[in-house]
Amino acid sequence: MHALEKILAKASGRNIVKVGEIVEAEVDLAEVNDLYLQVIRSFYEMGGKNVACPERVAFVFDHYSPPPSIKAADNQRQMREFCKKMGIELLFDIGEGVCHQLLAESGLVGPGKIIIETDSHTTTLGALGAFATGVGATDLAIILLTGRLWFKVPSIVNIRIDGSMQPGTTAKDVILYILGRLKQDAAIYKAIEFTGSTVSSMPMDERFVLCNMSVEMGAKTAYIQPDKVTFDFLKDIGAKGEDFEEFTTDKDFSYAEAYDVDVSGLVPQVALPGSVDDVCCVKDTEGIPISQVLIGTCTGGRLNDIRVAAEILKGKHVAKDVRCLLVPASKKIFREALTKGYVDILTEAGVVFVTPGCGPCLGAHEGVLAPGDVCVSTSSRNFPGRMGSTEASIYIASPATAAASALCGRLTDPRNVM
Ligand SMILES: CC(C)[C@H](C(=O)O)[C@@H](O)C(=O)O
Ligand code: SF4
Repeated sequence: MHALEKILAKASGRNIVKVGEIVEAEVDLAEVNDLYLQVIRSFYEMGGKNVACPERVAFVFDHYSPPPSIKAADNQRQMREFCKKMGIELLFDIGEGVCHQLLAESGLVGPGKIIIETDSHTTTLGALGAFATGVGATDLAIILLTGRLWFKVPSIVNIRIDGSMQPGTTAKDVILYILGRLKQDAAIYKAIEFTGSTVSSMPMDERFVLCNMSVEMGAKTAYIQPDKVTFDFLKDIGAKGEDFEEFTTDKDFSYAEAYDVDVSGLVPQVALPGSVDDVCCVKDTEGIPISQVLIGTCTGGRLNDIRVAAEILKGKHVAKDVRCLLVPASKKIFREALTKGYVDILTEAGVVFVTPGCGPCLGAHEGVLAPGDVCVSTSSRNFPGRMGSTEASIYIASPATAAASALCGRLTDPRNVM
């Protein structure tokens, strides 16, 4: 069996599970974001009186944070009331950050846990050795009622990544390259495990990026086997190690599919407007003028990303007629960036900081795009209308490419400014 199958087996009280089977398993942590008031409605529609395990439930206000409309504000008001009534103490109110980053920082997510959120990018948390996936309102309401959920055991794809990365090339370039090769329908309802020497040498901030964008290939979940990097991360955030159980994959386990990726020759990549799997080298798009840059989101708003941007923009200034927004993935990250001086460097360079959270990532507020805007974004999606006008173009790239492009006012390979 694979480690992920062992996690499902243990949580469903079985010795073995098979691909395609439906099992019912205990959920260790369920999260609801501020777009999902429907979870509460469904809970009551299904006869809910009390939440089964309130200590295993979190609410996060991140998509509309602070609320840009009366409706969004009222949704959050109703969610606060529900949490109070049900004894749910894990309420991350406005300004705390994006759900996936907050749960990663909470110390509640780690090896062997089953983590469910009302968000497709929950796959991010597979980087910590958990079985983590996103669901809709009805399934999340079932967890509130019972503490459990049904799962169809996914087949498992192995993407093995080897080779040392060239300067200016990051995990975002790796996952974009993979997406460009395998395409958006490569892993529908499958689990992706990332292995290989490149992954083992990646810091946790980079591993989150690989797992985060697995869902752009349709993945049900993503996974990286826990190792020293994982346990050092958990120790640094004060997680109690005894809460976790590391499962390992049997030596004779055979993957449904396996791909080998050699990144030693990889150069910075970019997804062209309209589809996140229409990928090419940044150097082939150089010179395209831009009007906005977004550095942030649950894909590219961590301390490592802000550090890279600060290194590129230090002592320089964002190009004329370009707006560069920085949305930290959490308040903790923002405060660390403050302490390290990155905020000072970047504000001096003309970067506009936005409340930790989702910001303009899904076109809600805090920097939505006008018709004709051309934006380089470190986020994960660029379909028409994603960040505002359907007549705006969004290039998906790494924080290094985004900062280099903000500096030059056009799509720029970061190696040219490093
Ligand atoms: C929550 C939901 C509206 C959506 C998701 O599930 O991913 C959002 O976070 C996104 O990035 O499009
Ligand atoms: S930052 Fe963007 S991709 Fe991540 S959860 Fe928020 S809206 Fe979704």
